[in-house]
Amino acid sequence: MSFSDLHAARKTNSYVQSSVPQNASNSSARTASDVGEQPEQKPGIEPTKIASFTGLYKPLPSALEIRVSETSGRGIWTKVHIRAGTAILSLKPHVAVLSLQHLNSHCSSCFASATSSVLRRCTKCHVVWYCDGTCQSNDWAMHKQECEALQRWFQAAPSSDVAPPSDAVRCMARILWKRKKKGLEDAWSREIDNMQSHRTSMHPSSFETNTHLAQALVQYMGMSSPADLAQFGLMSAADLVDIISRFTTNSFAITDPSLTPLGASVSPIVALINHSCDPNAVVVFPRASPDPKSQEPVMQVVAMRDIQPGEEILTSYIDTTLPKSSRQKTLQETYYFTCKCNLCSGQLDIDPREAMVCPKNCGGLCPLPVEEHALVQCTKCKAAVQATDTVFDAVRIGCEGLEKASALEFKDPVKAKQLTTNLIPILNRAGLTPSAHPLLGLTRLHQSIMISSFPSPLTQDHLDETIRTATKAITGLSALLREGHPVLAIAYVELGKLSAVDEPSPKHLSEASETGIDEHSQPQSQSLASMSFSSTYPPSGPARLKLAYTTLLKARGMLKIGFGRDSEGGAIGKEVRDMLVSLEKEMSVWKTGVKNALEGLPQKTKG
Ligand SMILES: C[S@@+](CC[C@H](N)C(=O)[O-])C[C@H]1O[C@@H](n2cnc3c(N)ncnc32)[C@H](O)[C@@H]1O
Repeated sequence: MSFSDLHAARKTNSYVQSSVPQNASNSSARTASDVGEQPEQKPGIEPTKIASFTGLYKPLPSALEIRVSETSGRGIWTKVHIRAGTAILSLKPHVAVLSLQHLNSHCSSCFASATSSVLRRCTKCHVVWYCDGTCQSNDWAMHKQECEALQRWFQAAPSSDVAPPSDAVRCMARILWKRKKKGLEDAWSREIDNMQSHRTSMHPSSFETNTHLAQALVQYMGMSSPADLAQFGLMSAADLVDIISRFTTNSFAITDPSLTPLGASVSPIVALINHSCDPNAVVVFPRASPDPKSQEPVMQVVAMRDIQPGEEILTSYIDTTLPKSSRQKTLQETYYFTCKCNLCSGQLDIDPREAMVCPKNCGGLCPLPVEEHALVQCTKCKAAVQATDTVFDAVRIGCEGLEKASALEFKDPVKAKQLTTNLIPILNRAGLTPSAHPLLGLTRLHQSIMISSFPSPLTQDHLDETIRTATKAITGLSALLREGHPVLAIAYVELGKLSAVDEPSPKHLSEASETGIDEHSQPQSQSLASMSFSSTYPPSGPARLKLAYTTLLKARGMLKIGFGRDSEGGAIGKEVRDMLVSLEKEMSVWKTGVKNALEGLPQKTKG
């Protein structure tokens, strides 16, 4: 069904009936009466109709239902109360592929990283790698045609250094091969065909990309005539564009447990979930299966807060730390809608993504001045921002620099670090809050560059600066993301791990009495934000261990929400649990050492 058909059908309330393929062989295919039931509507909330798709979406638990609304089409609603940290959905995507840079570092079947096992390469195509024979045979049904296509791709290549096709092309090809094998009437294929396509409303700006994708797909799959397309159920070029549009609108980045993107995946059930910039759920891959080889990669939709019966499950398709204008641009360009969530409809007094501190330092905040709204004042003491041009320039230079530095992060990390090092103080001086764009983006990038450029041997200055940067990133993220958001949880894990790194030249050796472990020396109520601006931060010795411990403890609580309570935060939750145990031991050794020293007893050494 094309988008205009879909739109028209929504208007006539016949969407559910007509979204079941007309030629569906299933004689029990429901009719329009399936949509008849009206859920109870709360005032001010858009009306929805309950929809049923016979034979489709079988893994959808009965506590959830698909409803259709005028503005956002189908979506998933809950009939029951869902607690924060509950895995609402847990399933294997229909298809998943690794992106080019991860093909030789991760298993193409279970997506485990090479660090957990030594990978073996497919001896025919030389492109995909597997943990072992079990993973290879688990993937064989999918890889069989792919292997031939990859070999053909390299044979036809003008030179030997041609890369395999992109993850998008390999993912779509896997969809088409499996769809052909299953048959067009099979539920698997119908779920793919029911995913929303925006073919008829595509922006001219995306024509070129889509044409390239179509050409690469046709070439890779060895299709050279309309008859070749027809064997995959593609009766026209429009059908080909539909596949591409469905992929772009409905695919998910597959990530490792610490949220590093690994590739692309498609799950038609998860793709039923609509977007909000203030979501109540999140899509993660926690890697918590008891039998990873046969079960992973498992995609989970986890509730980030308690969700009430009758609420829609909403995830975010984009980076919600960005300001409204960039969010709206991406949503419009890639997903063809204008978001009207709480954040986008301007219900906030002040958006921490676009905020600066009061010029009089009264503790209040001012909105960042923008061209159309250059006169801004503190929302608390009403002091006006005078140096608007300076702020303007700092933000502009910062945005350009962030774009440049992101592009250089792996190509030229030294240059990228120079940019982040120079730009962060400019934005700080201009008064931006740690959560404001582009300061937060630059801080997070700086942290990532600092970690990947750890010198050997590591220096105290480098480690301390990385810890300060990680702390500022958490301060910024905490103003934007709810407790338990996986991004915030991972930021805490990173800070905890950094604080637990052995100090190259610990300050405490000369200041032992000030830094001994004292339960009251670092009040729990003292925020990381206030500590990070103190000249003695990060602490050294036992106090640093304590920082690592409390940070990882906090991370653990958050991981149990963002990556699921039942799996105790997935693979990273387990890693953090183990780290906490070894830190507890280390801290008790320190405590004994300090106590013995104070009592004049012989000291036991650390470790
Ligand atoms: C992944 S699909 C979500 C399921 C989709 N509603 C359907 O009927 O198949 C993404 C598409 O849903 C629509 N959508 C998602 N969230 C929306 C929102 N908050 N407001 C309006 N439309 C939305 C947009 O058309 C978007 O391209």
